[in-house]
Amino acid sequence: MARNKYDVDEVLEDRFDVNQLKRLAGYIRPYRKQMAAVIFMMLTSSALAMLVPRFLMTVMDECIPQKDMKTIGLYSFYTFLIALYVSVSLRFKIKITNEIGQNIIHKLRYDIFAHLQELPFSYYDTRPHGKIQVRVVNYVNSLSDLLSNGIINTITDLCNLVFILFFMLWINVRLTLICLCGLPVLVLVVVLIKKKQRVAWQIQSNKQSNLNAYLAESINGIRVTQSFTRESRNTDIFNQLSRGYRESWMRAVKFNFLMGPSVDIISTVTAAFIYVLGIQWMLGGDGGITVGVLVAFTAYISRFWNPINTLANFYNSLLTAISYLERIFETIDEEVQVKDAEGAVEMPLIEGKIQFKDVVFGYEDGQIILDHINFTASPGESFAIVGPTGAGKTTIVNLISRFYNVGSGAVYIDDVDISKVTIRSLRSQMGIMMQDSFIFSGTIMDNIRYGNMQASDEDVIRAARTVCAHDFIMRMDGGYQTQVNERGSRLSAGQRQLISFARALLADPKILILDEATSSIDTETEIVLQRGLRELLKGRTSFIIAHRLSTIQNADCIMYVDQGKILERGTHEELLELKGEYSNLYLSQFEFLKK
Ligand SMILES: Nc1ncnc2c1ncn2[C@@H]1O[C@H](COP(=O)(O)OP(=O)(O)OP(=O)(O)O)[C@@H](O)[C@H]1O
Repeated sequence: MARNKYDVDEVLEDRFDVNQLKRLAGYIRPYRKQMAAVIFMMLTSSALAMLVPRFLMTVMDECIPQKDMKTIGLYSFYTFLIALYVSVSLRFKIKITNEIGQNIIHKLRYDIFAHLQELPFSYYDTRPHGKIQVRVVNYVNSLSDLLSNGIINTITDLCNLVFILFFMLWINVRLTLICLCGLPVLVLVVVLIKKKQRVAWQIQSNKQSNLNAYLAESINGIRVTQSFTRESRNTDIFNQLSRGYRESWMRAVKFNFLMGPSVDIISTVTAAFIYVLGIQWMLGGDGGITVGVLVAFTAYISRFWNPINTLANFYNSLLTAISYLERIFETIDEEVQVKDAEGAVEMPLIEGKIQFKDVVFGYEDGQIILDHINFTASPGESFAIVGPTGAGKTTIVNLISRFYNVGSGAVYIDDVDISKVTIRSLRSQMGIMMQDSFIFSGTIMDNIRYGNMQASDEDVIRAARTVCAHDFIMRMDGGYQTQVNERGSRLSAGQRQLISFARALLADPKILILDEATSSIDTETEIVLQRGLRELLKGRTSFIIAHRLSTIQNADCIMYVDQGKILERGTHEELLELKGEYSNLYLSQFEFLKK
């Protein structure tokens, strides 16, 4: 998949279709009873409210001429009861719609997040993380109102329309037909702007996504920005993106704004026609039209156009929401490329034999990063992988944990093809320490326990002692309970590495992967750590990637990798004797240290 960036609009892979709306209905279905209750209350309240103009008509045409105060009083009391019922229903509706809306977006957000947890590294490799966040937070939020209020209002308004039409026809058929003449004009407006409006909202959602992507990138990179005094340049870029967002928003709402005034104009024109023709017909002695009829009818006209206005607004919100829904469902539908194969079995208890058989791999189609890799590590052996930057060392260990699927060939653990076992059973038996020693917000204890949620405090402390982290942790104010921020900004790079190291150990794994585990640790600590490490690696198969060759000299096998190929392999002594790439590298580091 092509890589995306903050200034590149994302292209929708699947167009939105009506089935997506059906799918959305699935989220609404659990609340159908509450919705039905709200709709019932809203309908009864609007049906009752519809009687008020009718009361008015009777009062004007009959009670006032007959000075019938008793009936007037009775109608006033009915009107009060109706107003009371209307306000109670409205209160009920607000409460329930908010609850429903929040429940639905909670479920949607949960589904996206749960799916994001499953998506492979390759998904995150190809897009800015800010563009993922915007889907989970902003887009889902924007749907809340549509999913609760919007749907209930639409159903009640559609029913209201039927009621109103019934009352209007009941009062006067001719005046009703005049009123209906405005509808085709409105339909024409909708048809004319629909496509442009939809595209405009899609563009707006892209611009919002771009802005978010840049914001997330800027926050993550703030230290580099300030080191290179790029603040004003970054502000310019942000300003440009923000302006793009503002313009796209203004363009999109311009179409929305066309709807409200169109409805107003059409309703005013039809009302004017009704007054002019109604009064003419009344003065001309048309028996069916009285002052009371005209007063009641004009009250119904405004009520007739109100729901149409709300429906037009719902239509606007729907088009806006569709542009968000497309993205939300696209994320939920994103294929989990690294997943359990059909009929995948649990990985038996690992002994530790690892075999690469003719493995070819590239991160992108047509790219070759690992070129026919073959090797076997016996249980308990320590394997070091060395080589220049970008040679493919991390890629090899990524394939052992099946973070990516191999292009061709296969990776076997204990003679089991790892693509045939469940990912969970595979990874839970490995201890992986990546180059990026990520620290989560929480206590140091929590961060180490991330490697094994069942571990006791004592286990955590033991792991920390093993990697020489205990002393520095105890020197901190809160010891193991010290709160650290996301990314571990209170910790030095070496301290972060030690915590990640302890985390990787905690699972007591049969396979241990250490990718540049000690690159930021001072030499003194490293020497102590190395001594402990020898003990620690006993009985485990380990893969150690290191640029500092002093750290891997004792490995059972050292593989020198370059351009995706294993160029040399053997013990430290064997490789030195070979006088090849490894020996050159070792000697150059040795010379460098001597200088
Ligand atoms: N996520 C990715 N998407 C695309 N290409 C990648 C990705 N990760 C690494 N590469 C490419 O794969 C090649 C091997 O990368 P790898 O991280 O395995 O190198 P390495 O030997 O571990 O390097 P280093 O010593 O710098 O950590 C590099 O050329 C790199 O550009």
